[in-house]
Amino acid sequence: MTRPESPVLQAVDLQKHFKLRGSRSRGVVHAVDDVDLELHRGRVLALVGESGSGKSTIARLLAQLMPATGGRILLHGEDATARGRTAFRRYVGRVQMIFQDPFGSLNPVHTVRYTLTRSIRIHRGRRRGAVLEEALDELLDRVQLTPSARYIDKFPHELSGGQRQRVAIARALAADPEVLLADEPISMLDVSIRLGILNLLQDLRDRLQLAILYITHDIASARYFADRTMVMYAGRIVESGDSESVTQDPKHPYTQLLVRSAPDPDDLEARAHGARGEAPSLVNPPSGCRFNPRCPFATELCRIEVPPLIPVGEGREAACWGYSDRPDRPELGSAVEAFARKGERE
Ligand SMILES: Nc1ncnc2c1ncn2[C@@H]1O[C@H](COP(=O)(O)OP(=O)(O)OP(=O)(O)O)[C@@H](O)[C@H]1O
Repeated sequence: MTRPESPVLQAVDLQKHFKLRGSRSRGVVHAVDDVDLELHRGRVLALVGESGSGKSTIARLLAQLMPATGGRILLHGEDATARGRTAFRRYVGRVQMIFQDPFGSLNPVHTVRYTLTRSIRIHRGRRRGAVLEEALDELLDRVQLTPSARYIDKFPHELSGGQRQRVAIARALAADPEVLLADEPISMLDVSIRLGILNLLQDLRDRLQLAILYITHDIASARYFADRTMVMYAGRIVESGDSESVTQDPKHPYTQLLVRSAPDPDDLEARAHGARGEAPSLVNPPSGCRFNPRCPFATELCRIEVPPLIPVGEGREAACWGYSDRPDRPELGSAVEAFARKGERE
């Protein structure tokens, strides 16, 4: 067996608690708790979950746009916490982020040439003349905006949403990064052009061997695009595994609800909110498994103790007591499996 390559970027026990503003109490929002994840060269990891589950917070922590409350971020196995501007700039050269709204993330008063030149100069040093033109040409070519002359002097408002997102990706590539953190990169785009952007990211994964974190509401797109998928619920990872297995044979009751409530490929919001009931408060999250108030199988143990991630197949884990072999476990696993099979038949 070949040894799996060591991760490029890794989060260990990551935690983010936001202090509640204006409250005199010591209330905090438990946005992210105990998250471990690994990003590998030439691989896409999808992070899936409904709105407010903490996905963007993880991306922002990994981009070091804000400090974590706990845990560590490792780049090639070494602590990557950037202390000071120089270290942060070096880190950003390795780890780049793409945002949901390409219109908001591109400055409307600057042309594509200005935006890309700035990024090239920040990350690669001063370039001018023919060398700069060649670099600009190459970046636009990588994101399939060709011929480059057609796009280089345009302002963001003169481009379509998809073209703007391609420029945002080109700006990230100007740093020659190893990691791309893509926070819902297609959710604001017209349905007809979403696939084109995912195909482009796939091409960059393969050609440049980028490690990509793909954040999405849309579990179906995770199956199409990501090698592995992690499902997040209320600040915790509840399931992970290869994308095909997680989406076709979900183990955690939350993933099962997410998959079953995704009938309409165009309606991402309906999918995101499809699971029955309300997402819990993250100020006072439910004790035990955070999904227990919505879970049809919850037992006393689920209400008391947080389930660990339990192996549920090759390279797969689910944080559900139903799969534990504790002597006091509720006989949940088989019920959960039966529920998944019932879902398939419906
Ligand atoms: N700066 C902040 N201050 C206080 N609470 C915050 C802050 N940023 C995020 N939160 C809270 O943390 C939780 C997780 O938010 P986050 O944006 O990471 O979720 P998400 O899964 O990315 O949702 P969406 O898909 O809607 O972006 C939410 O309850 C949110 O209200």
